[in-house]
Amino acid sequence: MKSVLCRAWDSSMCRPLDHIITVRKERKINRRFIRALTSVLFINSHVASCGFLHLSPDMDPLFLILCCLILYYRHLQSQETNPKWESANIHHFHDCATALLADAGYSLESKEILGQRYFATCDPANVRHVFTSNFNNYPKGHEYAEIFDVLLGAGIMNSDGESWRRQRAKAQMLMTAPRFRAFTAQCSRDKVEKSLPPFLALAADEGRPCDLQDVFLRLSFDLTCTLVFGVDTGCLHGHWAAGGSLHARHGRYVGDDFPPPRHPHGVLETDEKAKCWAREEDGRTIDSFIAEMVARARRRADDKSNEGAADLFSSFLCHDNTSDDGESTDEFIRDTTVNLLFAGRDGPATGLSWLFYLVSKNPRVEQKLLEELSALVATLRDGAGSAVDTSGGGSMVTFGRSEVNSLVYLHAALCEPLRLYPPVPFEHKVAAAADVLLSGKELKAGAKILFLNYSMGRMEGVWGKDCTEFWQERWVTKEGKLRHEPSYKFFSFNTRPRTCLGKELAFVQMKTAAAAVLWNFVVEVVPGHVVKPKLSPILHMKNGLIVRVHRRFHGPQVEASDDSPRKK
Ligand code: HEM
Repeated sequence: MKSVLCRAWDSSMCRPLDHIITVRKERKINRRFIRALTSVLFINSHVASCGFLHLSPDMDPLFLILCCLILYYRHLQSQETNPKWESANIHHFHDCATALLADAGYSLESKEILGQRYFATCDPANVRHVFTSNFNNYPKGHEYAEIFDVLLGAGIMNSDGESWRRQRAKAQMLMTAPRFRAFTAQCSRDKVEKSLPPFLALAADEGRPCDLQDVFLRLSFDLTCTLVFGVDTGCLHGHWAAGGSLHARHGRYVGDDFPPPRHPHGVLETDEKAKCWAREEDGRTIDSFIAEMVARARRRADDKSNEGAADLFSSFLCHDNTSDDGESTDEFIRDTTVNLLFAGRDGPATGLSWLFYLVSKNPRVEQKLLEELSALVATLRDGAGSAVDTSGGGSMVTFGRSEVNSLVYLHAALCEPLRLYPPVPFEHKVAAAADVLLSGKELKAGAKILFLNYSMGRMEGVWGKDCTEFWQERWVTKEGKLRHEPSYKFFSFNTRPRTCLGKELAFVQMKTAAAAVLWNFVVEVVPGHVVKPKLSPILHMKNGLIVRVHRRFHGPQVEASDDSPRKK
């Protein structure tokens, strides 16, 4: 089940964009001639080739006709030579859009992106206006809701207005409770300690490459399921029986197929791998998984001995599990929990994957992070902390929340991949009523706006001349403290009032995992492996992150302090 579930989850997340692209292609064929002619009205030479077009008002009619003919001829030519022009270029979408936006001063009227006309912008002033100052005028819109309905239903990520407000208030209350915060810190530490170093140690000892992105996705999925349902799904195991074969237990090793999927709780007892890989099965795979998790959590809630459970679903049941119309429905609960799983799994795993890719290309950064960890480990050696040894054929060190909270450079280093490769690379809004943006752009009611977060992280005017460099120092003040950047500029977690509810949790989780990997392993991207972003609602790596890991040796082993709760 583990592999099937992860695959189903990934596949479902790609579906919305696949759907849009398909519709886009169909429309293109039907309207080939009309569009070839009308597009000339929007000619602007330096942007035309990539789909962002400007209106040029003073054209001579004869010139216009000539342009029509040339364009139509070239259009037909391109159809013949490369009928899949759009689907081929769509994978360069982010970089192409970034270059065009930089050229155009942060905002562009687009001809069509993924089948829709948009006002595309990466201007922080526009973000601030739309997402904060005039928030009520800019819902996500019903088209967005329809596209993502497949997976997210009517959950918090896919709702607007009163429905969103109510869900947000409830989720915020549960997620900011001190008991839940303590629970997340404990779970992050436990899960990382039990799963991550043992898994990577075995990969190192067997000398086999592994897909680090997949490892982080599994880790994050297990952790999020624990936080949401109180159940560790075990997608990334930490228990290695002697002689256990790595690839027999875990999928996604280079050259290996997924192992026969098995569900640890008997929910999806199936070896029907091929069947589940078909897309129509994915939704059902996820639905039956959620149904089982909900049923288990309900049984536990009925069990009085489980009153202290701190996971979100147990807390949710203790409060109020009613939908907007006051009814408690399975569908509403399904949507709520899927949204939390979606929000919780992909962000941290994506952030971690890009961090290790960027660190592998920047030895200077790695050195700096190791120095910071080394100083921390030295304080633990003096008995001031609680980092401890983990098992698995050699002593390793993992770090808890209080330790990782002191790691300023690690926090700063994590902000860099979140800026350069934001897990949510674009946001979408619709103007409910006509409005004027701070950049001066007049919007009609119904206008669609695309906020290109990926591009914003790469604008010189926003982040300086070194905007495309990994420069974690930009996040650190002269006093060695973390520098605050306004969220309409560092937009990776969205901004008020719809800012990410899991930001703090995500940093604890990412820092706990990153510190454990950095301190205990040398990570080397396999030479020749091509890393590039995937065009999907989440900025995964298209080909994964195939790495070799080696145990890192630091000289004398660190002793755990006497009061350490983990000393073995
Ligand atoms: C690096 C990690 C993360 C990043 C970059 C991130 C980013 C975001 C972004 C951009 C949004 C706005 C999405 C939209 O409205 O279109 C969002 C919303 C949200 N995130 Fe996160 N997130 C991360 C981790 C988490 C985690 C671990 C959780 C916890 C389960 C979480 C919970 C939520 C929730 C509940 C929302 C909905 C907020 C609302 O619509 O009012 N996030 N996140």
